[in-house]
Amino acid sequence: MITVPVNLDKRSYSIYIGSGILNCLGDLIKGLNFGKKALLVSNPAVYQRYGEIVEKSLAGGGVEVIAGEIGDGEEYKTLDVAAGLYDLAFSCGLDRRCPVIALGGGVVGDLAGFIAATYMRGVPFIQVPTTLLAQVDSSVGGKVAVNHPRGKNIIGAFYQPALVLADLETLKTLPAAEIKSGLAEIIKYGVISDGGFFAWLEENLGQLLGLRAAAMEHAVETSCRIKAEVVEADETEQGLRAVLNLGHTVGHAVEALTGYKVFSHGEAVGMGMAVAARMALRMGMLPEKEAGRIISLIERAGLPAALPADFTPDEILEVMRRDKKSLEGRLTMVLPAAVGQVRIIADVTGETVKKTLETSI
Ligand SMILES: O=C(O)C(=O)C[C@@H](O)[C@H](O)[C@H](O)COP(=O)(O)O
Ligand SMILES: [Zn+2]
Repeated sequence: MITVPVNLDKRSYSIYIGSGILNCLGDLIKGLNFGKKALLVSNPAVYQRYGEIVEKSLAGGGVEVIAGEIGDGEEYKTLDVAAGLYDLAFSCGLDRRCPVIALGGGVVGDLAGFIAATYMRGVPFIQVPTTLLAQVDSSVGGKVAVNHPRGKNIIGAFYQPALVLADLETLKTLPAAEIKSGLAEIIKYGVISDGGFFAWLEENLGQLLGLRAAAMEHAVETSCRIKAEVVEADETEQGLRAVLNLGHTVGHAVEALTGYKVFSHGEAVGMGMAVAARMALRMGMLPEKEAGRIISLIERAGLPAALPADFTPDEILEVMRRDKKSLEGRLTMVLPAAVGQVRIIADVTGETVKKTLETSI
């Protein structure tokens, strides 16, 4: 089992990465002095596959599971669904020391984390991510949230888990689309801070698409290390952490415009990163060859690099302006300056965005 530390003073924790380690959860929890009941948030498919092994392991650690199942999909990441889980936790007598455990992908993790952050003003939180995207990105760093009808992750908090347990075995049963979605965030890490890792991805993409264990382990570990480093430097996104949002300004706009139903998060981020590369090229910030490498890797991963033709640049721009990174109406974009280096540009003009969007459809 590999351990990646996330050093945040009193909120420090470990990310455990390995194959067949789901049954270690009970032992890991033993040392944490939590309550004897846990709210296990999951969706029916994941619960059916892994619920028993997790419950058994927790029982071994002296913890009784209260199962809180939610529907599968971004549309369930809402205050209404959270309200149902608060009721369940309260009626089952969960107190302040009882953990909320997220078993599943990004939606489950974000929602469960939001409940952990708010139930009784905060209870312990454990992430057990079972998708590639959740293992490399959403389970790490403490961004928890529910969606508002007008925007993704609008209601949320920074609330760190007490531990993250990523079992690589769970990736083997994922549909190919889920793997591609996670690859978008993995490619993001190469672009934002590690040219060597990006070159490794160019070489080893086939291995990752073929779910080869050693390659997958390297990709998950490296992604977690890069994310941990950024989060340690700027936990609450006062500045630097925004680099993790590369591709998300356009990505979130596309997700919102299509009602979160047409594209996966990774597909939307793939499009967003391709737009960011084209924009940086247009602004003279990024050499053509580097932009080509970024767009080509996105496409080779099976992700779309072009925007859907259903929306005009003006429509996309309007939604982009509501992005959380925008301050006083000024659009902030994360743009690559090289493979392995990004810059946060605080005042991108609408004209530049529109021109880039026109060439991205
Ligand atoms: O952890 C972060 O910081 C990120 O930006 C990671 C993103 O990949 C992730 O999708 C995140 O949830 C987006 O956050 P938001 O603040 O743009 O809603
Ligand atoms: Zn993301």
